[in-house]
Amino acid sequence: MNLQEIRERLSELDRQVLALVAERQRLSREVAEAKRAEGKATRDYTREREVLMQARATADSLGVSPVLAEQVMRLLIRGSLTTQERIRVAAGGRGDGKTALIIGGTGKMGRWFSDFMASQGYTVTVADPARRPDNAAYAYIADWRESSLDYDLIVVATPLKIANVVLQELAGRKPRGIVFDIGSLKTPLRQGIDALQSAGVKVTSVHPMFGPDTELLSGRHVIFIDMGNREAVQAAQELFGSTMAKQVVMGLDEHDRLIAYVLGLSHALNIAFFTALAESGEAAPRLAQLSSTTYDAQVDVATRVAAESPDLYFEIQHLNDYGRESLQALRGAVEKLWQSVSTGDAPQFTAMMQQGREYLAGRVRND
Ligand SMILES: O=C(O)C(=O)C[C@]1(C(=O)O)C=C[C@@H](O)C=C1
Repeated sequence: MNLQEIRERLSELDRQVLALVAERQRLSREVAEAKRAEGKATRDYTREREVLMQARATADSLGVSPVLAEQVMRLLIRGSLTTQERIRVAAGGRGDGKTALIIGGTGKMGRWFSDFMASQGYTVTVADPARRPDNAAYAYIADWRESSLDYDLIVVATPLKIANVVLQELAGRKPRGIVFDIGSLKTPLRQGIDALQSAGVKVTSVHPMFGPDTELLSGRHVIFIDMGNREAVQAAQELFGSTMAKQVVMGLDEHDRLIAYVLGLSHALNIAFFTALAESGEAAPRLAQLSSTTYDAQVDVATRVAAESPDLYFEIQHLNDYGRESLQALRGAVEKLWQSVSTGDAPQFTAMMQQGREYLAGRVRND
């Protein structure tokens, strides 16, 4: 066979592989129905382990790398979990006959929420002065203030700075439905949420810990802030009840104290990393060509951080009442590292490495 013929054969095989993937996806839909009928959870870790072990053994016997086989199978399992989660959410039908207003609904997370609510059967109205929703199935108003606010659910998905004002204005209108924001920080929204609570509105606050491109919620967290209205917290939790997201309930201050590390520290570290690289003088252009395992992994994360909205990322640093705490911790850690390296203090350096190893080992992973 010449090169052209081999490539044709490869293309044919790729088509067959994908046809089998499609067949597997179809079966995974059937599995979803069967598990629902038997009252079983979507995710089955024991079965996943079996599937992976089997794939490794089969690959080995065929002379294929078991690592490659496992990677492929992990992607396929992820694909079937995504399909199954969607089926569950739709079958839950929590929104049948109910209405939802998504304020800021054409922003990135606003769109995610509009689609998520619609997939549960809610009739969605999007309010956003910026633009109409891409999906013509949603009703649209430019200004939510012109709405009667007669909805079962109101989601505030505007930028943080505006959200506090929107929540306060909503409090003045006392809507009958559940109200929650989806901000990454909660301390800047305190007045708005408190105003709704005082007005007797069923209010809570939700932080979906994932980006707008997320399809599968398994392994993701959703935080619910309990502001004293249990009914609102439960209603918001139920919306995620048929997903595989982990639900965490906490207080408003605790949320921002933790987020200062989870988001604030990790963003800050990456901003410091790419700033140090970009300002490394003559080395900068040459560094861009180099690679090493750790460097590439870090550059990968930093590239994603650099692509995010500067406005949002500044808000996450600046508007958090507890934001300075984690930045100070970062400064302290860099200073400690500087001390040990510049004075040749190997035991101090080793102690830092050891402390990190122990801390990270204690962190339970779930993916
Ligand atoms: O066997 C199942 O229960 C499936 O849903 C299929 C499957 C798979 O793709 O192999 C997907 C998700 C489960 O966690 C385990 C396995």
